[in-house]
Amino acid sequence: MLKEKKIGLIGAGSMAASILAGLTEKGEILPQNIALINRCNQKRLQELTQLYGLNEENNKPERILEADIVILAVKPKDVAEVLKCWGNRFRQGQLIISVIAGISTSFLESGLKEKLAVIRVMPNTSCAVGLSATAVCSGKWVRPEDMEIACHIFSAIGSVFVVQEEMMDAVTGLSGSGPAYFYYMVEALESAGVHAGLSAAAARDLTVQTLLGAAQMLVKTGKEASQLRREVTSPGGTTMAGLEVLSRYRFDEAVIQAVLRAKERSREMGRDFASSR
Ligand SMILES: NC(=O)C1=CN([C@@H]2O[C@H](COP(=O)(O)OP(=O)(O)OC[C@H]3O[C@@H](n4cnc5c(N)ncnc54)[C@H](O)[C@@H]3O)[C@@H](O)[C@H]2O)C=CC1
Ligand SMILES: O=C(O)[C@@H]1CCC=N1
Repeated sequence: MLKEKKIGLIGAGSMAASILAGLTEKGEILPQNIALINRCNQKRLQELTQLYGLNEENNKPERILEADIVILAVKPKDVAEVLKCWGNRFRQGQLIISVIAGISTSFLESGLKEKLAVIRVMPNTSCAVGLSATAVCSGKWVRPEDMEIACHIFSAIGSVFVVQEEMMDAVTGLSGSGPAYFYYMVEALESAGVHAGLSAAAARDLTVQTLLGAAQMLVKTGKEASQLRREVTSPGGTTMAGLEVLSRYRFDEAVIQAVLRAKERSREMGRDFASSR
């Protein structure tokens, strides 16, 4: 489905790299059909071009205009500039997919001359290994076939959840930012392992395998996290002792507040950068 499509990517940062990594690894796209452009950092552009076997000749504005699908992968603060530069130039029939946090489809649509299909998605960096949790929502002019294409792209690199746009800030706070919460937990566990007397390498390996095993248990058994937690926790045992400390330090409250703050930040970014145009 995607092999016949030309894809333009605006912004060659972490997210573009994760998407390219996942799609090329899966053989879903033909590298010669990709056009990638980046502002300022041409070294970064060359790096990704080499890494994913793209054709350097395609990395030009005119190729972006020829693309069937254009993925906007710039930071929210740069969206106004992108719309200024491209808003009048995108042509009828192009599908615009934005991964930009906080920026609504209506804001993007209002910056485009044509009535184009705009799809907003919130993936996470686990695209790179085909395991993103990606939420997708549609703008005003999106047809079912456009949605199908967007879902196809992101289901090649993880799981796709179609949501109403009002949910996007919450999704961003939970699964968009989510990998970082788990990495933070892993950092803390690694450090805890070292404090407990393990080597750094052993602490890392044990932590990562434990995380992987816990994730697979959730997926494969279908059990609730609370039940799996109870199954680990012997009465009066070590887990109970450890969990009591996490509870005393209000671990769950910290996590809830983190997600709510990230959700709010997504809203703020939408407001700030939309009003700066
Ligand atoms: N990093 C993540 O985990 C996730 C990021 N996102 C969203 O993806 C978007 C990109 O994020 P990252 O890749 O992390 O940012 P990044 O800063 O790594 O990459 C953005 C790239 O866009 C380029 N750029 C800026 N203005 C440009 C312009 N006018 N034309 C062409 N290129 C331009 C920059 O030079 C930079 O290389 C953001 O809006 C972010 O909210 C969404 C989900 C997860
Ligand atoms: O931190 C950010 O703003 C982006 C959006 C979700 C993940 N990274």
